[in-house]
Amino acid sequence: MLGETQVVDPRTSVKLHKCRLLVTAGPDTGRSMASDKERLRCGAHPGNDLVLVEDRTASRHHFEVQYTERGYLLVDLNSTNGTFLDGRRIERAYLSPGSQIRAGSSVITFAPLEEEVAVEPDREGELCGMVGQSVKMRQVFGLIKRIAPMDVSVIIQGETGTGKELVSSAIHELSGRKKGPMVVLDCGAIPPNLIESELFGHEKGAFTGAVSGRPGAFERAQGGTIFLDELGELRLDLQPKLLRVLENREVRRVGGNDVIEVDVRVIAATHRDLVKEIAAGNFREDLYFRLSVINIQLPPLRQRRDDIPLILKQALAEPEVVDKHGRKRFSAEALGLLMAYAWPGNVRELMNVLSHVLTFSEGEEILPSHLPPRVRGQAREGPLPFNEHLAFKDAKEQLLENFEREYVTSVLTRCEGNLSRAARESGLHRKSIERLVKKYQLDAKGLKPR
Ligand SMILES: Nc1ncnc2c1ncn2[C@@H]1O[C@H](COP(=O)(O)OP(=O)(O)OP(=O)(O)O)[C@@H](O)[C@H]1O
Repeated sequence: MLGETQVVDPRTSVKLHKCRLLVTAGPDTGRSMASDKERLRCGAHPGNDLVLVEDRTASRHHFEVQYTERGYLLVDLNSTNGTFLDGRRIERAYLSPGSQIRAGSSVITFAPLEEEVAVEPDREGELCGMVGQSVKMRQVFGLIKRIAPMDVSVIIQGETGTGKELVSSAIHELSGRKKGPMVVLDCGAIPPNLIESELFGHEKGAFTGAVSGRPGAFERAQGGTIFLDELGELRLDLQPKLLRVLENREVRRVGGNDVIEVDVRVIAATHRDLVKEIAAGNFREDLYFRLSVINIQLPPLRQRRDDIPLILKQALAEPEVVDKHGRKRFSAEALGLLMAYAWPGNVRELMNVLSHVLTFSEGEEILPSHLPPRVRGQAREGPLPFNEHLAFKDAKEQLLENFEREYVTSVLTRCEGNLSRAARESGLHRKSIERLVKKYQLDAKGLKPR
C-alpha cells in the first residue's frame, strides 16, 4: 500500500505501505499474507486476500482492512458472528501495530510494514508511445513501470497537453487490467447536470430525456480502468458521491435502487494544483487522499526542451506522415526557434504546429518561414493597429475588441474549438470564453488549426 502523496522528483523513492495479516490462533494458525493493496479482505470465501479455509465460524466475507488518510481501518463486512478488535466488537475501528482481530474462532495479528523503493529514471527514452530523454520524463517512465502492476489509484497532474491521457493509458497497458476496458471521462467537458449519470449511469425515466437505461462510466469500466480527466472540474456536491463509490466499490444508477458492485482502478488527471484547490475549499481533502496514493507530476514541455527534437523526429517518422508528406526534416534554425518557444499548450500544441508546418512546407527541409508567427516570435511585432481618427475612448474600445476577437479565435483554433481547453490555455473562465464567442458570433466548433 502506498502512503502519503508521492511527488516525482529525480533520484527519489516511493514509500510503499504494506501490511501483514497473520493468523495466530484458531484452525488456520500460521496462514498469513502481506500486501500493498488499498484494501485487504478476509473470510472463508476463496476470493478473499486472506482465506480462513478451516474456520467454519468465519463468514464468507468477514472483515476488511482499508488504508485511509488516518491509518489502517478495520471494517466488519456484516459478518454473522462479528469482528472483534482487542476483545471489543466493532463495526469500524483503527488498527495499531500488533492489534489482534478476532473473526469466528480465528485470531489475526495485524502488522504494518513500510518499504522504501528507489525509483530510478528509466533507461529507455520511450514508453507506450511517449518519448522523452530528459531525466524528468525518464523518471516518470520509471515510476509508471513500477506502479502500473499495483492496483492503486493514481493522480496525474500537469498542464494542458503534457500527456496525461497517454500516461494513464500506459498505466492501464502495463497493469493486470490491460485485457479489461479503459473508459475515459472528461469531467470538464460534460454539462454539470449530466455528470452524475455519466459517472454512475441512469435508469429509464430517471430524468427528462432518459428514454432508456444506460450504464455509467464505472460500470462500463468493469474489470478495467477508469480515467477521470479534469477531475478538478468535478462539482463539489458530486465529490462525496465519487468518494463513496471508491470506498464501497459499488454504484447506484441515477433513479435506480440496485447496488452494482464495480471492480475498477481509478486514474484521475487535472491541470489544477489540487492542494491549492483544497485550501480554497474547491476540492475535498478526503477524495484527494483516496485518489492520490501515487501522484505523478508531468513536467511542462518548456522544462524539458531537449525532448522537442525527439518528439518531432518520432512524429515525422510515423508511416502516415511519411506516406502523406514524404521525408521531412527541420533546419537547424527552425529547430532552434521551436526549442526557444514557451509552448503554453505543451506537446499538444507542438503536434498542432507540426501539422500546420507539414501543410505549409513544400520541400524536404522545414524552414523558419514555415513556422506560425507566434513560434517565430513575431506575434507582437509592428505598431498597434488603432484608428487615430476616433476619439481616444472609441479607438481604445475598438482596439480591445479586435484584440479580444483575434485572441479568442486563435486560442480556440489551437484547441480545435474545445471551450474547456481554450479556457485552460488562456487562463480565462469558461464562461468568459463563451461570452466572447457569443459577442463575436464565432463558430467555435468550426475553428480548426490550419
Ligand atoms: N511524451 C510524449 N511523446 C509523444 N507524444 C506526446 C507525449 N506527450 C504527449 N504527447 C502527444 O500530445 C498530445 C496531447 O497528449 P494528451 O492528450 O495525453 O495530453 P493531456 O495532458 O491529457 O491533455 P489535456 O490536459 O488537454 O487533456 C497527444 O497527441 C499525445 O499523443
